[in-house]
Amino acid sequence: MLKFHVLIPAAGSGSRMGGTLPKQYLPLNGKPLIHHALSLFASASRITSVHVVIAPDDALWSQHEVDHGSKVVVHALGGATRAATVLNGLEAIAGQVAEDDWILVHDAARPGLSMVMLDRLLDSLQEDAVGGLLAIPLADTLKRADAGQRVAKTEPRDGLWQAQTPQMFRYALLKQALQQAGGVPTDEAQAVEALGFSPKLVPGELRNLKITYPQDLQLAEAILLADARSNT
Ligand SMILES: Nc1ccn([C@@H]2O[C@H](COP(=O)(O)OP(=O)(O)OP(=O)(O)O)[C@@H](O)[C@H]2O)c(=O)n1
Ligand SMILES: C[C@](O)(CO)[C@H](O)COP(=O)(O)O
Repeated sequence: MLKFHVLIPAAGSGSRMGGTLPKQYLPLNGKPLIHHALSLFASASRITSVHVVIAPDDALWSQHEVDHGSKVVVHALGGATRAATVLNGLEAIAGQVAEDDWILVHDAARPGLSMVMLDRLLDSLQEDAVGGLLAIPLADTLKRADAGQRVAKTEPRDGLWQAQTPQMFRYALLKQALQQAGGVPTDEAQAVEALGFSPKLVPGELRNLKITYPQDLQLAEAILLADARSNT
């Protein structure tokens, strides 16, 4: 039977966010950032298990823990890069998942994923030979800067998309891709592309933004509040 598992890399330090608290634990509309995506996956009936990979020296998870049920498992095996964290997580679940089970890798720092987007991703890819990712077509005109932060060139934006997560690949392919990845791929698709495959782009939404800088947190707060109001 087709099974879907989620792996959430959550071992980053949030250096671009600043401050002392790693961003996955920053409060967002009454709960730590990471718990927004976790709640969604824990409540999604199509998801079999959810694996959170935190840093080996993370002393904050237990202070912020929320019971999401037995589907959620925590591994204190984070690595020096996002790719290393994901690979460590995959190796930790070897034997617990089938080689052709689907793995959805989702950033702890993307709290705006919705059930609609998750279902769209699963429906679009569950029969796919390769897998793929949520992404949005580039909406703005693209400028390349010179060293003095002046425009060197306007780049054509045709065919350009911004990668989001979840990124969804079969367990064996994803593990092989990350084991063989040269350099440090910043997403799973890049590692799979290096093996010669073409992951499918599935339309995401702006609300699935990644919290990278402080202003992103304000935007996410506004989006989630508007959501909560429209649901009351
Ligand atoms: N060594 C790392 C680095 C990042 N991540 C995770 O990868 C996701 C996306 O990465 P990013 O936004 O770059 O997070 P940080 O590395 O925390 O941020 P920064 O690059 O600003 O330090 C986050 O869920 C982050 O926790 C991880 O698990 N292990
Ligand atoms: C995986 C990702 O979220 C896709 O946009 C992104 O590449 C990770 O961000 P990072 O800042 O490069 O870690």
